Amino acid sequence: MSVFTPVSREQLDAFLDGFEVGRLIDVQGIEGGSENSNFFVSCTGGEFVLTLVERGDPQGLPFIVELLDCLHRAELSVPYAVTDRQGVALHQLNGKPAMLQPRLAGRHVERPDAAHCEAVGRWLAQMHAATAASSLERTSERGLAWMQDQLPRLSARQSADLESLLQALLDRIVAWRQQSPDLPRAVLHADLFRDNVMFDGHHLSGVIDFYNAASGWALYDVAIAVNDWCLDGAGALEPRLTRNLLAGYASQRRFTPAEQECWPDMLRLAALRFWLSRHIAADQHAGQPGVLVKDPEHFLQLLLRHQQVDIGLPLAL
Ligand SMILES: Nc1ncnc2c1ncn2[C@@H]1O[C@H](COP(=O)(O)OP(=O)(O)OP(=O)(O)O)[C@@H](O)[C@H]1O
Ligand SMILES: N[C@@H](CCO)C(=O)O
Repeated sequence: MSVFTPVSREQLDAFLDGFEVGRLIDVQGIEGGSENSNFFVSCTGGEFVLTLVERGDPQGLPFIVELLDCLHRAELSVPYAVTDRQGVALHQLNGKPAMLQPRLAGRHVERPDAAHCEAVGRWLAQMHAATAASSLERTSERGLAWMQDQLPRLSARQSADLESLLQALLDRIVAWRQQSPDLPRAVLHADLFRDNVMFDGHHLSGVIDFYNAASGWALYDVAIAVNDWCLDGAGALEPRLTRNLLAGYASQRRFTPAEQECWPDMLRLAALRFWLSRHIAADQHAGQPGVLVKDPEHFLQLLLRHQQVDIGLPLAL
């Protein structure tokens, strides 16, 4: 299971003493997840999730705490960090940054239908709107500069043709970004996969895992979500699911003509980003039994499929 840093009952008892959550009843390591150590924590005062953050720059964590607080105030159901008796949200436990969050209701949906996709698109636009008036700003640790850094090493394992196709894609987007395209920006979730969203029936009951959240193109966030939510059994974009997710987003904010133009490249860029991060994770955890390693190849195949994209953004809604 993906608990990288174990926590003993004694350590947890001492940690929880600082909070108004009552007495510890039970703790279970969570098997899902591949980046952080997570635990379901049952207390007499409620149900919580404890996260020990394993990856990334700890300097970015206050941003995440503030972002979750902002979304919670906007009445979006998110795992905001519960503060202790001293009002502190961000802690250290077993040498790792630690946060206690409310446990959200609902379950992950493995096979979404059109209504799930519509709800995800709408939620994403609501998140972008909720942060628009804030001063929240963070540079992604896995943005274009990181991709430029990682791609040559990882694509060298591929055929020469594929290596140059991937490099050409990234070069095109980097060059295009330098012309400062007029694309709407937002604070992005940047990892809105099925395993980060909870549903109760068709009611979207919560979104988790904001550790990749950063400032960026709003459309990139939409592309990340479409790449995971809107595929058919063969791994290709499913038109109805895709249209519904896009329509859900567009019901809150219209896409612009500039966004329409770069949509296919945005889908490819989003696939490239997760191909890279999955490769890095697979290398890092090679030979470690019990660590959830996600298949990088899936995103390479998706990227190649995205060489032809025939679904446009709904501009007229
Ligand atoms: N606040 C919460 N409420 C309910 N369940 C939660 C909560 N936080 C985490 N979980 C459960 O724990 C699992 C792992 O959490 P999370 O996705 O944050 O871990 P991760 O290691 O960052 O995963 P990922 O592979 O997506 O990066 C989730 O899939 C979910 O089932
Ligand atoms: N959602 C990511 C893992 C966390 O960033 C993936 O499926 O590769």
